Amino acid sequence: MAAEHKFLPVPKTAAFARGQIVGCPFSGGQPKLGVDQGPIHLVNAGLIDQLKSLGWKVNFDGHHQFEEVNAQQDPPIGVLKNPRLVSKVCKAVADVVGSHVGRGELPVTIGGDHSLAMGTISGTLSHHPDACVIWIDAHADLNTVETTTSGNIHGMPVSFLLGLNKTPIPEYAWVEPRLTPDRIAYIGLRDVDAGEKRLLKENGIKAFSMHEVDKYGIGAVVEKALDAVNPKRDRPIHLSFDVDALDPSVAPSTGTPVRGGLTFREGHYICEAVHETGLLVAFDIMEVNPSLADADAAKATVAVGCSLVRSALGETLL
Ligand SMILES: NC(=[NH2+])NCCC[C@H](N)C(=O)O
Ligand SMILES: [Mn+2]
Ligand SMILES: [Mn+2]
Repeated sequence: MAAEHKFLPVPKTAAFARGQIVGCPFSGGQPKLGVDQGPIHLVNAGLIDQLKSLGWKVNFDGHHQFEEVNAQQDPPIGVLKNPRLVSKVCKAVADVVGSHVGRGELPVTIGGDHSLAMGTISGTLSHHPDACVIWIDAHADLNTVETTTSGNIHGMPVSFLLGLNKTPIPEYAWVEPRLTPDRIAYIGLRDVDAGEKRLLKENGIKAFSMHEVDKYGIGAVVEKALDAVNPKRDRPIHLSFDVDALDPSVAPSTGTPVRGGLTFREGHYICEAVHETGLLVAFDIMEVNPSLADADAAKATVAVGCSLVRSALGETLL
C-alpha cells in the first residue's frame, strides 16, 4: 500500500540516477492554444541529451496522447472549464508519475499547463505521503471551485491537493487530498487572487512573494521555505516550477506573464538549492508556450526551461 512505501532519496551524485521524461502536451486547464507544444519544443531543444550528459540515465517513451474527451461531451461543471478532460488527463499523469516514483526513478514532467500538477503531485504523494512541495510561480494556483473567477483549472490544482474545495465534484473524487498546508511553500508570487490570499492566510501556508525575494534575497528565501516545509530535511521534495515565475524578460513565452518576476539566476538558484538537498523526487516544468511571443522569445523560453531542469538535476556552474 502507498503509505508503507519507504522514502527513496535521490542520490546526491547524479551519476547513477535514473530519470523519466513525462511529456504532457496538454492545454485543457487554460484557454490559450500552444502550451501543448511546450514539451515538444523542450525535447526538440535537446533536453534529453543534456540530462544524459549530466550523468543521468534518461528514459523517454514519447509524449503522452491525451485525446479521449471531446469538447461537446465536456460542458462546464459550475464555472470549471474542460472539467472531465482535465480530470482524466491528471489521473493518467498521476498513475505514470506514481509508477516512476515507485521505481526510484525521478519523473521530470514537462507541460503543458499547470493543472497537470494535480496529477504529478498526486503521483508523488501516492508513494511518498510525507513529501513536501515547493511551488515556484507568479500565481498560487490555489483557487477552489468556490473562489475561481476564470474557471481555468490551471489556477486550481493546489486546492484539490489540499482538499480545500467545499463542493465535492465526483469527477475529481480520485484526487486524494494527501497534501497538508504545512508541506507546501510558494516562491515568486505576485499575482494572487483575493480568494487565494484569504486561503493562504486561513490555512497558514508559507508563501514567499517577490517582496520577500527582494527583501531577504533568494538564498535566504529558499532556506526559509525549506525550513517551513522540511524542517528536519527528511521529507522527499516535489518541485513544481511554472515558468511564469520568471520575469517576462527571461521567459516571455507563457500564457499568463506577470512583470516583476524572478531573474534568470534566482530561478536557477532555486533548482540548484533543491538539488543540493538530495531530497528531490519529482520535478515539473510547466506553462512553456512557444506560440506566444516571437520565435526568438520562444526559443529563449524553451532554452531557459531546459536549463532549469538541468539545474534541478545537478548541473553546477563550476
Ligand atoms: N498556472 C497558471 N499560470 N495559473 C494562472 C492562474 C490565474 C488566475 N489566478 C486564475 O485562477 O485563473
Ligand atoms: Mn503561473
Ligand atoms: Mn502555475
